[in-house]
Amino acid sequence: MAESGKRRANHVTCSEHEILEYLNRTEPANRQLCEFKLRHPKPVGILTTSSGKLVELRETTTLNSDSFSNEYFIDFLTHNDAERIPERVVHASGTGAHGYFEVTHDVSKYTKAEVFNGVGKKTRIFGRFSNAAQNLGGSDLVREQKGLAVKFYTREGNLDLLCINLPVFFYRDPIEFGHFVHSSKRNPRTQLFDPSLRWDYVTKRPDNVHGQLWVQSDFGLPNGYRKMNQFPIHTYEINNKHGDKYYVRFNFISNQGIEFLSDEAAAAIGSRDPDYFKRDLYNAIENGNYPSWNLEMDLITLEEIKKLDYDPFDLTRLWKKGTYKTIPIGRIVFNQNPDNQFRDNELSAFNPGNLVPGIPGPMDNVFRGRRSSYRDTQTHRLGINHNRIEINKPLYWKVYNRDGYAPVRENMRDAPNYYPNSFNGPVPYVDPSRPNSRFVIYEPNAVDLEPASEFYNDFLTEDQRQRLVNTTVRSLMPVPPDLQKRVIRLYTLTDVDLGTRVAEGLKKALRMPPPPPPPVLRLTQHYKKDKSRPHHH
Ligand code: HEM
Repeated sequence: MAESGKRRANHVTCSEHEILEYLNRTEPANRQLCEFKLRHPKPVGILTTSSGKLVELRETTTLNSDSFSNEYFIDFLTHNDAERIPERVVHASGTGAHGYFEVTHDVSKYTKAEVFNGVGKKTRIFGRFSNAAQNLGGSDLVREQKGLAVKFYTREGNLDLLCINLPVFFYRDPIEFGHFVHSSKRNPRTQLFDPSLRWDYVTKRPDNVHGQLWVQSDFGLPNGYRKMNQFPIHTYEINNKHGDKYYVRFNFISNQGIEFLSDEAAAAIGSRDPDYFKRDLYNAIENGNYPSWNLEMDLITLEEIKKLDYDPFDLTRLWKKGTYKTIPIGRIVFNQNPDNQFRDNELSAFNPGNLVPGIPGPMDNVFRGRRSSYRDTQTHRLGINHNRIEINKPLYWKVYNRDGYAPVRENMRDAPNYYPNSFNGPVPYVDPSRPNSRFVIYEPNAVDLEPASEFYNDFLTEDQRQRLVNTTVRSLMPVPPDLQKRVIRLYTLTDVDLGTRVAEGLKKALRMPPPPPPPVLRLTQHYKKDKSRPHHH
């Protein structure tokens, strides 16, 4: 009697009406499991172990049985132990989406890259949106640069454009990367985000000031991944089929408009939904409200670039107005959520060195550092065969690389494994239009604070300037006084108004009484003592 009562309790069902009402009312992210069930009215199959042995019902519990003879138990337990792989050293927290790129304007005059040529041509893409300093699972509602990495699966190989939502970068020397990252992430003792690290680093490496101002401004906290522009920043060399060279900065311009969150709004959203950015993107795509960005390039010719009065390869500065023209190329559209985020998002490997003919790419030192860093970290994170993983697979490849940890795919079967050979292994092609020389860039070591001052004075509105001062003051509050003084001195050198306002704001904020502690609920009864009902004979 009790048995069948329990069984009935487990099989509570809703009326079709109740389910439909729920599906209509709730957002796509909440409907996911119901929708799976609607697509699969019956279980998707008989359960197996990882080696394919069918699992019998009594193997789904170990109680009163020889658990170590239960292959299903051992298989599941040990696989679970090994589920995690290293998270990305930066941009660990993110989400992926599939889509396409469509050419809208003919740019064959400037680049022969086939992916950008032929109006109307579509190329499959995979994009990954991310937060720069958060660990995997970190909150989206945090002031820091946001990334978008786009992989174009072109007929000439994968083209990866890795972007952040700021048009300038923090430094020009790749040796800064690890130090910059350490200073932006958690303090190794307290495990907390610690603004002292960051401000100390900025004052020791003032090339970071311009990027830091962008982060502390409205741009450091967009209202979700759809509402921001994205920039690969570096100056790329491109060339056409005659070998003529041009210099470009690519821009992805959001068709959803640009919106920001104040610190207060972000705190309110973050307290109920730390995954707000991921949820917003997922729901938009499921609702058929496909987010898109126009891809354009700011372009300078070879003749023009030699005459500029500023360094166009410097990542820490914008190109000056009037020195370039902007040329539209096409648009990216994200129209499909991955059905498995680990497989597509976590295993994706973007490398700015993945370029195609017609886009030989940037020559600056940061880019050269990046060419080795991404490959190296992905070998650590995913293994030497990361380009054989499904999401990273180019449309075509023929290599002399062999072996290594799986996946190896067909491992080039029995083809010759050395080059050159006389037995018809893969051979290189000849490109007569490829330019045979490139600029060698001389990169000065001096720090130029002028672009930062221009950003503060000419780019930002008065409201935006005030909010930048406020977020800076907020982040300087917990920092030691000598460091606060160093920041104020550096900011005053950048711009007197900026330095003065931060100093005054900080003085005022430090005089304010600390906020009252939040109300808590106190326990009134003992919970160690056994509170269960007394046993009656
Ligand atoms: C010295 C300079 C830099 C170095 C050494 C560097 C290194 C790295 C590394 C090691 C990763 C993790 C990659 C992975 O685990 O797959 C990464 C991710 C990323 N980087 Fe950089 N980075 C640099 C500069 C930049 C710049 C200038 C940008 C943007 C313009 C950028 C954008 C990104 C993005 C968007 C990701 C996330 C990629 C993804 O979603 O998988 N990085 N970077």
